[in-house]
Amino acid sequence: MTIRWGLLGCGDIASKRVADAIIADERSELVAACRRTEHLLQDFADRFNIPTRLTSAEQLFAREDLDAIYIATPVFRHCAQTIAAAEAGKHVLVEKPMAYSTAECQRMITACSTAKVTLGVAYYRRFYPVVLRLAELIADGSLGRPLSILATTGNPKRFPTEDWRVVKALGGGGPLMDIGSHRLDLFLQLFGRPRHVQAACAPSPEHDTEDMASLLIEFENGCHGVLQCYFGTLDTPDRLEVIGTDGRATTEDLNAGDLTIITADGRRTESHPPHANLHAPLISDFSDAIVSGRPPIVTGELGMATNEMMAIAYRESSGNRRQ
Ligand SMILES: NC(=O)C1=CN([C@@H]2O[C@H](COP(=O)(O)OP(=O)(O)OC[C@H]3O[C@@H](n4cnc5c(N)ncnc54)[C@H](OP(=O)(O)O)[C@@H]3O)[C@@H](O)[C@H]2O)C=CC1
Ligand SMILES: O=C1CO[C@H](CO)[C@@H](O)[C@@H]1O
Repeated sequence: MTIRWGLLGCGDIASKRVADAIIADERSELVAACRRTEHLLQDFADRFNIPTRLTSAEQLFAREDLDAIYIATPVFRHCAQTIAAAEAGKHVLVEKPMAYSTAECQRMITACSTAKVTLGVAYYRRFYPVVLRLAELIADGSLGRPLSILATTGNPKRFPTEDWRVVKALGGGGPLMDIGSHRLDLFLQLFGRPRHVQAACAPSPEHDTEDMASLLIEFENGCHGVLQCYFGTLDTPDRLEVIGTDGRATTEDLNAGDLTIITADGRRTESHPPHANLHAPLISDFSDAIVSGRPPIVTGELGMATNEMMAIAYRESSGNRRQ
């Protein structure tokens, strides 16, 4: 069976990675592209040789020659578009963060379950070999009893005021929603469900979102997670570290995949680079999930769990200030 995809949103991530990943996937075919701006749609579709070109999402959902829709639009569009695609009988792989709010996530899950279609969320870092190696080190006891997971990340870009990523009504928040969400998804993957979330989010002087967020999470397994994320910093490491009673494992650059492991046996460095197209394993997993009738690795429920942590963080940080 071949999964016939329609791509909704043909902006930055669609052109950098998603279209190529769908085209390269052995079970997939990229049949249709959709965005509202006609000349940019034609440029995109020419570049990737996509036969069907539409400027209306409704027309895309109505196509009978499509099995799945990849939603790569700004966050505030994810919920309504996922629900409409599901109601039209299409499987949905939606970009991260899953939606604007946890209530929206729940509506998306319900719509997909009612329509009996598969819902996945594009947290592609779950598939990184370095993250899977961290999971293995935790599971096989190499680090002793796991205690904490620490992540620091940032996007150096200073986004212009009109960019949807720094407009709360469009992106839902700043660096926490945009890049912190990826790391929170890894926290869920490695340490499981959270029990308690505390946070401080620093309001940006230029935008109506935060430009720095710090979260302290206690997990149900008793471990701690610490996340710091930033927009507009010159040199923020993309660091992920797991500390246990008998060792620690650290990657100083998550996208590069070098992992330093320190245990009683000494210190060693391993190399676990990601796939050349970071979205490729995600597309492959989702296509396989549809074909074999199993859930994808990153389900709607997991996407919602990340949104829940972010919602608590925003609530906490506005409620815990001294006046
Ligand atoms: N950029 C990246 O590196 C990554 C982005 N993502 C995620 O992918 C999603 C899309 O991000 P990105 O590709 O960067 O976004 P862009 O702003 O580059 O592209 C957005 C796309 O959505 C369409 N669109 C539809 N409605 C709107 C609207 N109301 N406002 C603006 N655009 C609209 C745009 O086309 P048109 O206006 O013509 O309809 C455009 O094709 C987000 O969820 C993001 O978090 C994920 C991983 C990486
Ligand atoms: O992984 C990513 C890289 O940076 C982008 C812009 O901040 C994010 O949206 C994206 O999720």
